[in-house]
Amino acid sequence: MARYRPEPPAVEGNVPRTAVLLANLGTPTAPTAAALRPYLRQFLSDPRVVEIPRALWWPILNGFILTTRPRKSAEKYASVWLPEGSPLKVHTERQARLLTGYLGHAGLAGLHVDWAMRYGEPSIPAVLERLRAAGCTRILVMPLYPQYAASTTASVMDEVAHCLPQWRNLPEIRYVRSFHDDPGYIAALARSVGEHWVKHGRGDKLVLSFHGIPRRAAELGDPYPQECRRTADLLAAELGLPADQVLLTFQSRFGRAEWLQPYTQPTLEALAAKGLQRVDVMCPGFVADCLETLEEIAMECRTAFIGAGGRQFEYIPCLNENHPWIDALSRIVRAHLGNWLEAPLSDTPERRTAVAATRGG
Ligand SMILES: C=CC1=C(C)c2cc3[nH]c(cc4nc(cc5[nH]c(cc1n2)c(C)c5CCC(=O)O)C(CCC(=O)O)=C4C)c(C)c3C=C
Ligand SMILES: [Fe+2]
Ligand SMILES: [Fe+2]
Repeated sequence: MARYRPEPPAVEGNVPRTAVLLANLGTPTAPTAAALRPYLRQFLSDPRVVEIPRALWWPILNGFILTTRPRKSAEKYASVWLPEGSPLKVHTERQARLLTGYLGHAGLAGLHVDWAMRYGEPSIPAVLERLRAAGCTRILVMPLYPQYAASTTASVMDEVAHCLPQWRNLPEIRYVRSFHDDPGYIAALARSVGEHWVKHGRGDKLVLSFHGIPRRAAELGDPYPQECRRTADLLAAELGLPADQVLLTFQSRFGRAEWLQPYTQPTLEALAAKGLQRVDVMCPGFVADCLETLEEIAMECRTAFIGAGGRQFEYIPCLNENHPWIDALSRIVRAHLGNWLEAPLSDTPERRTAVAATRGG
């Protein structure tokens, strides 16, 4: 048996073909325990996500977590499910479609833009195979996580690397490692907060809640908390907010170990208990609304804040399909494509389309 998959026929003139692959975390196919089980199994078997030795972890995962969590998580997913499916999938798919259009307007109509999920479907191996079959020889991979974390960004990179041993004619690959301080991303966040304030008035404090990671991962050198801090500081500066009006917190703790602090929900409860009437909460670490924002923050944390004596809880949605964000995404992509778009590539299909477009063709 051949070790490598057969290559597609060479593209005319051997010109490179360029693709952009957006990658997000992944989500179950249905809000049911049956759909949650394989999704959680794949997710929680990733050694980037759970760094406990396998011999200790397998019995906990198979004996306890996969027998109890799927049902509980399915109920939560059911509370946020959209007619078209899981919010994370719906927004990621729309973002990819919009990005195709924005890149087209920038003269890059021939670029392949696709999206994949690290866990579940459409999988990274399946989408990379599609790009390979389409003759793509240059691939820009953009994990849709603004802040780098080993458990998310590096895991996408691992999965891409894992696919390559099956290719004979290897593609050039570039990554967007993180965009936590990208001016377009920060401006899009600020715009979203500003528009929310215009419509709903302004809270006494703005809580910026990021997904947590285990404290130990940060101690071992994961730059994630520093990148979250930088995003929060840049956003506060862009909004002209004094430091005492903005709080950075971490949500979605998993397991018994200590995670990054302060935790979101106890912070909100403490603010309410101290007499804070109204709070605005935003999750800048997620570019698409998902279970962790719509259920944990907009539902659970709201209930906790009101239950502790708060009056008004305003959840500011993720960037989703907002124009300033898709514009920033398109700029980040173009900046990373860099010299792949330059003159020596003048004969690429995408270039030919662009040239035809500028000639009114
Ligand atoms: C935004 C960055 C994220 C980091 C960092 C992250 C780390 C991380 N997550 C878990 C465990 C779970 N996360 C779950 C859902 C989930 N996590 C992220 C993002 C980050 N996770 C997203 C976007 C989602 C939502 C997916 C969706 O379908 O909407 C879940 C599954 C849901 C549940 O059962 O609670 C788990 C489990 C760990 C352990 C971890 C870092 C070590
Ligand atoms: Fe997570
Ligand atoms: Fe959660």
